[in-house]
Amino acid sequence: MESPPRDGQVSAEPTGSALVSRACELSDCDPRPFLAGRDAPRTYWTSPYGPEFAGGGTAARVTASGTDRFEEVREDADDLFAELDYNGPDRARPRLFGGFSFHEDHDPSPPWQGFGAAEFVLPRTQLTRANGETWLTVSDRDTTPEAVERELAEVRETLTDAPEGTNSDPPGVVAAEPTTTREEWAAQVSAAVSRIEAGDLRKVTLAQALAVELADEVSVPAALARLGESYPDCFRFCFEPTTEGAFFGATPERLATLRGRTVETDALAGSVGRGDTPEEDAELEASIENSEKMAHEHGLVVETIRDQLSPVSGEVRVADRRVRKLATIQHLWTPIEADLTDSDHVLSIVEALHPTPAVGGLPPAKALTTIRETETFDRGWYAAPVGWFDAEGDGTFAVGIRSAVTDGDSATLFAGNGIVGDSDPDEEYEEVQLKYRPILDELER
Ligand SMILES: C=C(O[C@@H]1C=C(C(=O)O)C=C[C@H]1O)C(=O)O
Repeated sequence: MESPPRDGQVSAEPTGSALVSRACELSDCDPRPFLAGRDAPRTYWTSPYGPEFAGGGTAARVTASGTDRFEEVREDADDLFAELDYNGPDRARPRLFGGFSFHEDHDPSPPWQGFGAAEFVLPRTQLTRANGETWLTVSDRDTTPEAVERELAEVRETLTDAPEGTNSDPPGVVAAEPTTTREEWAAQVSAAVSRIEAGDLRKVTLAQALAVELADEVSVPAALARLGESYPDCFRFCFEPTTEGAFFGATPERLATLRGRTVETDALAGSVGRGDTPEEDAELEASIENSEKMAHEHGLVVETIRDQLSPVSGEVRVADRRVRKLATIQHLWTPIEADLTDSDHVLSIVEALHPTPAVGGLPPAKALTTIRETETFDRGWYAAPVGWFDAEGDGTFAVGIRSAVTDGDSATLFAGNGIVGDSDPDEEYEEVQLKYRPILDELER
């Protein structure tokens, strides 16, 4: 569970509030027909052990760009939540859902049309499923509680008549065009390795994109439901700011959860495939556990996260390194926790941690310049923070990897790998292909 139940309400003002939210319990509601019945912006989020959220429409939108984007979102959200009139249970409280682009100077152009440098939506209707309960929350601005209560009752009625036939199969892939050939990749990796050997860089994560043409229109809610079966331990998300595009994925990597003063994050770096037999799988597992190169690559991520959290927390608890097994890949993984010395907002933690060297590199500024100069596609929101936060500043963000952006008929998939001094271009190429698998498998028939 991301947030333990709390007794208090977020805030309650009698009437005339700028933002009014009301909630009611439902017997149950599948997020697929719920989302099919909503207009963009639409949003979906679930962490491995819940809660699960689906949202449609806009009660409020918070956007920002440039170097102060994290702070600007936080300030605008604080103003918005300061006016909140909500009298429902804590678990159904309204939240802002969204994310950020990887680079701060992001310019939304295809396939990223509609995706700003920071983009959050407080849904007009929010479905929350947690602990066996399902709640519907309706929010609106500059209105009365009576009007919101009426709308809540109306929406609830339509949900009992949820559209049928929303179960859809994978769309099928008719063509796939990589941005980077094997030869180009080898040249890119070799150039990065030379910079690392020259002492200019310590690590950089280079990525590729794969543009796929689909045979049929993809149903993202259906793809996310299938991903839940094959990747139950991952955060699954979809953010669709306009009808022009949806960014979705199933990521194993938590960027930050803030609950009260406790921060949870992950160092996840170092990858190998899964074996076809238990013996082969154990051999592969041993190969990453015993690899000096992977220990170095992973250690840089752990050390950087520790350094980033130390100034704001009393103690940083670094768990033992272990192997995290997913359906198609296994990773070196170190869960990390810290207790903040002062109360803070999850966005401040997100700002401090993004990008971790697992998706950026070290030193950060040089790695980002290398990424910009090397990659021939736009990362957009790939490998960037996606998630939600609430009026208290609590929330969860994941790293938007194992992901794709789609306009329905086509999709662009993204995958990358950390490069260090002894990286071999061919091995790194194979590892990157593994990281397309979660999404590609859901698109292929
Ligand atoms: C960059 C990606 O994955 C990241 C890089 C990893 C690596 O270099 O081994 C492992 C997990 C992620 O932190 C991706 O999936 O696209």
